[in-house]
Amino acid sequence: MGLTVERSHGREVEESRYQRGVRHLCDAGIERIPRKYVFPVSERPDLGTERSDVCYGSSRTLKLPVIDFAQLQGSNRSQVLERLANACEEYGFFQLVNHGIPSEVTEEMGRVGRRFFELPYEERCKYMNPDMRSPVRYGTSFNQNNDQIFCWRDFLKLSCHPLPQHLPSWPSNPPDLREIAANYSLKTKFLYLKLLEVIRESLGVKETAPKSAEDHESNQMARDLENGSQIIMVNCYPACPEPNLTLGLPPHSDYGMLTLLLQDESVRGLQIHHGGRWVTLEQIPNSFVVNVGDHLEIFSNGRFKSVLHRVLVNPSLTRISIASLHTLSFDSTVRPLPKLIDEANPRCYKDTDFASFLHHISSVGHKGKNFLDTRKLT
Ligand SMILES: O=C(O)CCC(=O)C(=O)O
Ligand SMILES: [Fe+2]
Repeated sequence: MGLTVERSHGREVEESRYQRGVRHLCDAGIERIPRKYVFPVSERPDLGTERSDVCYGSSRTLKLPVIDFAQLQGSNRSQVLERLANACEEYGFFQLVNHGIPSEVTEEMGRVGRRFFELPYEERCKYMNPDMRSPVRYGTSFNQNNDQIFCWRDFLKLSCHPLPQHLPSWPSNPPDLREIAANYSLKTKFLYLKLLEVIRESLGVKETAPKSAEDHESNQMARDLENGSQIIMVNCYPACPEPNLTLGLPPHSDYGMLTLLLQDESVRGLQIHHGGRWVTLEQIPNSFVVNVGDHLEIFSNGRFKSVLHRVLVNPSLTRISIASLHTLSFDSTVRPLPKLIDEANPRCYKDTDFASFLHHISSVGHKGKNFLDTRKLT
């Protein structure tokens, strides 16, 4: 690794240092962020002159539509289904409450994720791996092999399916990480499958004894979903001395069907692009932020939206978030649901699969919705 030393304005850093992650950089003590993390002016967050949490002030915060999962099982089901479909159309996001996962399970997951990043660098770096396809990865930025500008994030990626195959390669330190994260992954997978059942119903798909080729295809898809991919991303955004110059994650959409996101309850940071501007999400304790991914946008033939989001960093607090990303298995094809296509509603997307997405981000990189754009038929 060359020793590129940037000398201007005290933003000096050796290239090899930022490859080790933001936490490593911060542990050495820095007052200014290295140039590698400085976004162009037009892409920087508008935090005003404030440097505290106040800068995410009320005028730019958003309350997402709230979906009460328990009510989906009761007499209000049809109204909740409608609200869910509206949220996926208008926001691409909703907040899920009464989801049935005990708060001890989510809190433990947040705590063990935080403890992983508090381990000495020598311990964390055992899992460093530049290969995007590797099932377990400790890394930094979005794609540290390609990113011109680094974002202010370190992450631990855990592939979860099939669990018995992957579990032995997950970090053995903290010693309880495997047990806690395995339990969390099973519970979130179960919730995801239930949610997707509801979402498919809101798109007009019913699980039935197959009468037609279309029913058969739909039931096959239910099986594909069960065998689908699940990745847990533990994101760590260390406190940043100059949060107005950088981002924790740049604008992106998620590739899969749905993402279930557990946010740090005490540190805001997630923004979504809504109504032509960036708005910061308000937090609700004990809830998941759920968002539509590219594959669900394609599956719904564009009815549900995979919406751009990004993450702000905080001047004084480290923020942890846990994203559970779900989609079909690596090689399964995702295509618009035939039921949603007719003369008035032509097919809007080409077929795709998870493997092509990974190929795309490892070669071209991932900016905004550039992968989804390659799948559009217009
Ligand atoms: O940290 C967050 O709030 C969002 C994380 C995210 O967007 C992702 O992991 O894809
Ligand atoms: Fe995301």
